[in-house]
Amino acid sequence: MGLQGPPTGATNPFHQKEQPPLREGHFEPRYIYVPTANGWAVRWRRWRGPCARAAKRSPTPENERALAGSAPAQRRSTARTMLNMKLKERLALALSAFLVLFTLMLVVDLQMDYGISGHRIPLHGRVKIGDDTDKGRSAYIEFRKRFLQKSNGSNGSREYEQSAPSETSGSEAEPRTPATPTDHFEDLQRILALQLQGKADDNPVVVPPHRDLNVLRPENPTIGEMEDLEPSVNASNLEKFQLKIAQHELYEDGELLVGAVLHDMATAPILHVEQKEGGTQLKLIIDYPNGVQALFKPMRFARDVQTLPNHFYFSDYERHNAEIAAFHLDRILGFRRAMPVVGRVVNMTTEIYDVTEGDILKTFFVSPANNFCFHGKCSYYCDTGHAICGSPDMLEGSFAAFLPTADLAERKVWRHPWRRSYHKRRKAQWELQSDYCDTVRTTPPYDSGRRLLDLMDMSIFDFLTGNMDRHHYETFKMFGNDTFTLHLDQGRAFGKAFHDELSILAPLLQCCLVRHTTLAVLLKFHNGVPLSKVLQESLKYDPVAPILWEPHLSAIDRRIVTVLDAIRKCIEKSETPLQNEIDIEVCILKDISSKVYGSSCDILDSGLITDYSCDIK
Ligand SMILES: Nc1ncnc2c1ncn2[C@@H]1O[C@H](COP(=O)(O)OP(=O)(O)OP(=O)(O)O)[C@@H](O)[C@H]1O
Ligand SMILES: [Mn+2]
Repeated sequence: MGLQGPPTGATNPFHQKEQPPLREGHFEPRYIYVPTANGWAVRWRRWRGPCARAAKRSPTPENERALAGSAPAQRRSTARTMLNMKLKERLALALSAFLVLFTLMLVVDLQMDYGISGHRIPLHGRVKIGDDTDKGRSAYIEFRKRFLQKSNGSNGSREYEQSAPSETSGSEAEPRTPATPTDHFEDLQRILALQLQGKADDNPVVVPPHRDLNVLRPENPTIGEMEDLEPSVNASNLEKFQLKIAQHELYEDGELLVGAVLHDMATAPILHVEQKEGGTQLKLIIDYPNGVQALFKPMRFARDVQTLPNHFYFSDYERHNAEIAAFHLDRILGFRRAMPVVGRVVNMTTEIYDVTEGDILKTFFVSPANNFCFHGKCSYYCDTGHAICGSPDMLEGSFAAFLPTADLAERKVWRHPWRRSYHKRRKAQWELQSDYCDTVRTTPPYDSGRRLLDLMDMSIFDFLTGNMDRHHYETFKMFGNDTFTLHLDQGRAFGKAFHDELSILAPLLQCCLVRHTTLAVLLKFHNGVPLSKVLQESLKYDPVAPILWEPHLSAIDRRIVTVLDAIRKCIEKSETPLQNEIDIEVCILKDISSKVYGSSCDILDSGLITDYSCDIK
């Protein structure tokens, strides 16, 4: 079959692909268009040039004659000898050909094992970085080893690329762990162990507990203590919770009020609903009895619908399940900087329409599919084309416990130093300035206290969830600058399960700084029960479970490795100061990307961290 084009006018996704001219006798993979029942399909075929084809043909009188003119006489006699050979001789010849091929295959296989350098690489266990002069080389071998293992091993997530958007995952499915041997990051563990013994205090990357205000907490007053307020006898669980919010965390580890607040929001009767002003997408303020309030974000689509490829992070829809999952993750990681969030299914008629008033009422309608819908008023997606619809009038959403009102605890809103430009062409300063962190480090409140470390935590947290929407962050004013940063607004997290957005790690990569405690938590999950498992277990108890599509869960385990790699690279770079002109974060990014993602990660070589993205191939 020859190389054919599709019939004129046929719709073919590949029709624009230009095919280079063929060179005679050259073996090249080519597309060929194959007519099928449904039209034209594309298949990969190896194209054989005319010489190859001719060589394969068995001799016929015609081509014998043709050969006579061009091929040497010796070739003709060889062919005749072959034909005249006895069966035994032919068998012997075939056996020796097989042996030669087998040996060749063995050699190729060994080369894969040894890597291109010829050094033997153990397939299990971590490769030790050699002496300083060999550092780059050994590191390269290690990346290559990882790459080979990645491509040989199975990437658990891959098959989901094909899954239909409407298909929901069974979250009961076990999150897959990579089939490759695990790097336990013993080097990082060693640093942690030394720091616990009071050594390695001066590590420029890992901040030991005794220099971390989040651990030291010389003072940790609560809002109640600051305001001299005690919860009244009939105070709601939320009020009690709010009064217990402290300078260094929203709630204590194991705080029982968290469960109580979640339960109230999931079950208490909804008395009143109104649209929350501000923000880009529709949110409702829910009033329950006893002054309890929650921030409602509606479900827009199934768990496995991912960010549209042409959507920028700032025009992506919010996901109610991302808010739920992020709260659990924040708690599991020990940050405790996100307000409790729970899922609930509401009756749109009795629990929203009947208990609301004002302009929002005018946006309710019945869709052609007979579902009850509304769109509210906001700056994105608040129109008939992007309405929120029930099924037919039952609607799922996330309910976030309300923060204390400004009367009780005013909040300060800060522009995030690593905020994105929120413009489709413009770049932010941190994307253009390679020593951006030096500027941040010397600017209050990032020059002292816990703030910069909190941003490092936030960067890790956001990278794990894939949240690119961190434009501002908030703190409680009464605690001054030495207080935790709230993890508010995770609505745009968990949008891309097969894409790891390294730029979210820019704060960590540019500053090369991390809390000892945060590193310890990451290592604990990486080397112990995987974070995805613990998260899945925790999410099971939500009323609208399953909360996360399985590929998002496996993405978290995969991304932990990337963060640990980043920290390792930071430490390596700090031990070997680079020549002045090299951009540290670009080096780190390149190393990490080649290590974790193989060659599928594109990073521009411009010397600035502008364009980089990693897709799981
Ligand atoms: N749990 C909460 N309780 C009270 N107020 C909240 C809560 N969560 C968020 N807010 C406030 O509501 C504002 C908007 O919330 P959020 O950022 O989640 O919405 P958004 O539509 O995603 O906003 P944006 O489009 O600006 O990202 C926040 O800046 C915050 O001040
Ligand atoms: Mn948002």
